[in-house]
Amino acid sequence: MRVILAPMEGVADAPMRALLTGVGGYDLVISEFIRVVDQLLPEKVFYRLCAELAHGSKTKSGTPVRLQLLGQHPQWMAENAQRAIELGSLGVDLNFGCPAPMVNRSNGGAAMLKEPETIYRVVKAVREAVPEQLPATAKIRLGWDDKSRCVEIAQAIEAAGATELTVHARTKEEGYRPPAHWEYIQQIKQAISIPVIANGEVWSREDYLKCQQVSQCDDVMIGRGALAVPNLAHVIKGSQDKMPWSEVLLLLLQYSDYEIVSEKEKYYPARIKQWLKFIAKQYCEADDLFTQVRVLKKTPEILSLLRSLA
Ligand SMILES: Cc1cc2nc3c(=O)[nH]c(=O)nc-3n(C[C@H](O)[C@H](O)[C@H](O)COP(=O)(O)O)c2cc1C
Repeated sequence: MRVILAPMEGVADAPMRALLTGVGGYDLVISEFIRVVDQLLPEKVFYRLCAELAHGSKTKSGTPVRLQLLGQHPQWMAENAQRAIELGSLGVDLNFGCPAPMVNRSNGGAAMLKEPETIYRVVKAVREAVPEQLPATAKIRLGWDDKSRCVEIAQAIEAAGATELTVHARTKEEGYRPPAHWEYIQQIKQAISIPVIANGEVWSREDYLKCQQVSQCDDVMIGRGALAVPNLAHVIKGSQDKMPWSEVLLLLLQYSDYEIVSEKEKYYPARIKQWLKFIAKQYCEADDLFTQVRVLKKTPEILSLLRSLA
């Protein structure tokens, strides 16, 4: 089995990816998406959203990172995929599930689920641009507002030559509302022969085992659960119990090492508040801490509070 850290724009950025893969258990990470519209993007955009490119496309602890692109124009997607590879990305992942209205209005992300033919053309163009030995992969939701074409979409992606497919088991309209419909992943898995990775609502080992049974997939991608329980990859693999709160506190402190003062002065205070909201889903102590931290604006104030608790 593989546990893959999900792409999460604005949340799982390079510092968070470094921290979580440092805790361990991950086999692969997908970067936040890079939006491709109608140009070959400058190299600095690639490095900004996937800083690991400068380090062999691996996090500090050595976990491989695959860069994700989002866009609907085959030619521009292919050119940007080629640039990603030239900069050292270990393959390219394609996002066909983003629900952001801005992206959907210009027919990108989840809007493409209405047009399996366009998905086919994008995957094919990118597959041809990425050297054969490197993966060209895709990530989908089950559809825009109904699930009736999910198998057709998956078959189009396979026919276009994708190496593997991750399925977030909900439609765009279902957003992030539980439950995830893992049974549709099984239908997809039966209909195609490339590896399928299950995604959606896995917060514990019990969830994973249920998802595995229903979807028939061993490989899983975890997103919000990975933020809520920092060692969830190990928990899912059965090698560790859920991390105690005292260790979570130490990680919150350690995260300050990644403060990027020059470019993002408020990086740590903003991110720690955001992260605490996810952690609060699994640790009630995080709720109390958030109440105390939310009024603090400066990194040293937050750190001294955390040190007093740790
Ligand atoms: C804040 C946030 C940002 C996300 N950004 C991306 C993204 O950049 N690319 C993508 O393919 N999916 C993105 N997703 C979707 C996740 O990768 C994942 O499919 C979804 O959260 C379901 O998995 P989970 O239930 O384990 O969280 C995002 C999700 C969240 C919550």
